[in-house]
Amino acid sequence: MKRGYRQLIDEAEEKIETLTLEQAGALHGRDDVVFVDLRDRRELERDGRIPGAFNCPRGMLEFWIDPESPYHKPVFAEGKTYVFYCASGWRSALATRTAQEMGLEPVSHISGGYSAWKKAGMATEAVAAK
Ligand SMILES: O=S(=O)([O-])[S-]
Repeated sequence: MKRGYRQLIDEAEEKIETLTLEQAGALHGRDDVVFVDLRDRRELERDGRIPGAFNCPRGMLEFWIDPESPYHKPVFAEGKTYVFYCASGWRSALATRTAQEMGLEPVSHISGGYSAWKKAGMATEAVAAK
């Protein structure tokens, strides 16, 4: 490997904002903040999600953010604050860096991801199978 996953994550983390659970919890529920769940649909159905989070599978990220893309999702053009999370904070570190490079801002991610959020007893909701 020229640059392995760990190096990519470390490099991303130097350039992005990482929220503690407390900081993320304080942002949750605000009208001007969108929580973006980067996990796959089956992970949401199995484990639930942060209430109200918008599901953007990481594989679609660039295509859903870019207004020029045929797959663009308007949620990314609302001028809000974006809080990304995944299961443990790895995918979200890379995704936050990419979103930042694309010009989405402000954007940050949650340290430890959904597993830390859930373990801390913070609010979750079930996601029904489609
Ligand atoms: O969701 S993850 O941090 O395990 S890649």
